[in-house]
Amino acid sequence: MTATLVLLRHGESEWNALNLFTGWVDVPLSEKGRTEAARGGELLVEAGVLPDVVHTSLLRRAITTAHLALDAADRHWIDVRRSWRLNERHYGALQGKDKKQTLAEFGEEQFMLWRRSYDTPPPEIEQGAEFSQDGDPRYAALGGDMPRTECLKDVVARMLPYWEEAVVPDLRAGKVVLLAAHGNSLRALVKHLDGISDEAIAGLNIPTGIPLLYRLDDELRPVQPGGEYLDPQAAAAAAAAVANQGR
Ligand SMILES: O=C(O)[C@@H](CO)OP(=O)(O)O
Repeated sequence: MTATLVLLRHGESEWNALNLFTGWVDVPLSEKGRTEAARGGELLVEAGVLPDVVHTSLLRRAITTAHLALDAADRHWIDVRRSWRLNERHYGALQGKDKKQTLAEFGEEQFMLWRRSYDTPPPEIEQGAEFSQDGDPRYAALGGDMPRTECLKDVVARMLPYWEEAVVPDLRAGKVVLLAAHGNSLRALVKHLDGISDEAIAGLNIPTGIPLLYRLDDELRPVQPGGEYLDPQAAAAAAAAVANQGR
């Protein structure tokens, strides 16, 4: 029996539109992002893929995207689970910084190491800094374990326990799973599903608001490597735009 998993990166956020590093800062969708999210739901209906359960991060751009997509698909009533483990990568001291200015200040090599290397995190965010999440009640249970920065390797390590404990049981139960999350938390999951190397994952970018459908075999390996975007043309153009941010 194949399992059905749909990955959905949130629609464009206000900070995507402004070209700012976002990470754990809880910014809303832009109007364009809201439209993308609803279109994502229509694409699900057109493909005949109707989710039974939705998993989201704790950030409103993913939560709102899931809601708008499910509303458009008339599936707004399904079970929902949320976890910080699906949050965007914590971008450390870069949170709130302009990508173009950061590229100009630190140069191409450092900029790309911070954005796309597997194991080089940005500098840590300071306690109490404007864009830190210190004191945010949704992370109270994390205590001193709340990240102050993360590289993709850190995201893989904190995302996989949630995948195994919460998402895999839903897939094994035959449920169609929608997972609404973020560019880098989804890159971490795709790396795991497709067995992408630490080097090759640098070249993978995930577009906003376009459902990525995976059919998984009994070992939860993709039947079609890389899955299938429900609007492949739009996905290719939008992924190239993500890769070029800051330029
Ligand atoms: O700013 C961020 O949090 C992420 C996603 O928008 O950006 P990037 O694609 O540069 O990792």
